[in-house]
Amino acid sequence: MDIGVPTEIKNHEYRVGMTPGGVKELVRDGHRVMVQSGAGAAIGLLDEHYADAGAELVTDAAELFSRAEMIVKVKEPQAEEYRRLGSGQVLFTYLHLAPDLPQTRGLLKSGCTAIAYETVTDRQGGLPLLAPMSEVAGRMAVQAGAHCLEKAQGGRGVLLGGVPGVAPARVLVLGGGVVGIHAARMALGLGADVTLFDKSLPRLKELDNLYGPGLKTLYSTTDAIEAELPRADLVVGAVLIPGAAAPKLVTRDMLKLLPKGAVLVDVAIDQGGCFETSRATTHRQPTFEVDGIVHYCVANMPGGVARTSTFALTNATLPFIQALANKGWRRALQDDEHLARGLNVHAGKLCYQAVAEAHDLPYTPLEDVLAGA
Ligand SMILES: NC(=O)C1=CN([C@@H]2O[C@H](COP(=O)(O)OP(=O)(O)OC[C@H]3O[C@@H](n4cnc5c(N)ncnc54)[C@H](O)[C@@H]3O)[C@@H](O)[C@H]2O)C=CC1
Ligand SMILES: CC(=O)C(=O)O
Ligand SMILES: [Mg+2]
Repeated sequence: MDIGVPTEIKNHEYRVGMTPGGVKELVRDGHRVMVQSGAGAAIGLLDEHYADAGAELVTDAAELFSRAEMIVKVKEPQAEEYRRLGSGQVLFTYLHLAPDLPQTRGLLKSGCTAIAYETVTDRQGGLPLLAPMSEVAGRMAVQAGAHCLEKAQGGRGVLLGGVPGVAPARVLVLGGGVVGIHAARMALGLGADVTLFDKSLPRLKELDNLYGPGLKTLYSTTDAIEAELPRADLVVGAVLIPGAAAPKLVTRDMLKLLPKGAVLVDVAIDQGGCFETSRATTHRQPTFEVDGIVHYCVANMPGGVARTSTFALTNATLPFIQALANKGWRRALQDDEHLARGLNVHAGKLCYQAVAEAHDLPYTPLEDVLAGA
């Protein structure tokens, strides 16, 4: 198969969809891998590393898109990218379609087969291609939040861990999945006072067993969140209903419960955000303020630590890329129900129910698509 790895074009996005090591594996399997020149230059993955691994370097994105049977990326395609996709082509990347009608329409119109990293599942009920980036984003959320709490950033001037004789900051983590627990671990490590909310009692029990009394856990209801907001310095939004738009757990009205200069880090922003006042921001301008509350809503947080993230992501994606390349997308999905859950769009049809519901568009069951000739 001819596989294309373009340079990411989203603002301050320096990750690459494949490392030279990944290229080598695919070339060894008999595939041709085209990498756009300079795709990894910003993180020390140079053209010569890709060439040594057996890649063909292609200068022009338009040429790479037109020649590749499968495009492997990191971020959701931007408008100029989905306009380049065509019928019969496979796209394997993060999509986050539920909050993004223009991209959804663009992919439907293209006729391509779009498989989303974030909806591929595993046997344990996890999301193995979201997890590595969620680990990164969860850890970064606390770094970012600590920075935003500084006065010069608009924060209330609180040090997360406090000092002897001064109480630490209070951190609320909404959602105790991968992002949530990595955020909680970082915040606990820095000495903050951490309370984590989840709707899943088994998950709260598991975290309580793992972390003991150091981590306070609360069942997530509006009442419970409202009761904690008045004493919160930093709130990390880390909820997910897979494939669906994030539930709004903190409304604009609830902002007045927070102390002025408190910080909201909405990691769930790529699914629309779990604070009503969130809107996606970029690494160039990561924050904005609403009613005296600092909001950090960067939709591609792992792009900020692109080198770590590229290796973490491609460690997880490579076996799936190999399956798609070696078997073709339909066989690969027929053979692996977990990879099949990644299918969001095929030949103008939406095959992921939560996305169809989010946009009130017709839904075609996955089984119907996979059964096709
Ligand atoms: N902004 C960024 O750069 C990045 C964003 N993300 C996003 O972070 C979000 C979280 O991802 P993961 O932790 O991997 O998901 P996950 O599935 O591991 O965890 C989500 C947790 O939210 C809980 N939850 C659902 N509804 C809830 C509610 N109403 N109240 C409290 N908890 C609730 C679930 O029970 C689950 O434990 C996703 O939207 C993901 O796309 C992930 C990586 C990077
Ligand atoms: C998960 C995601 O959207 C990211 O890593 O950018
Ligand atoms: Mg997860």
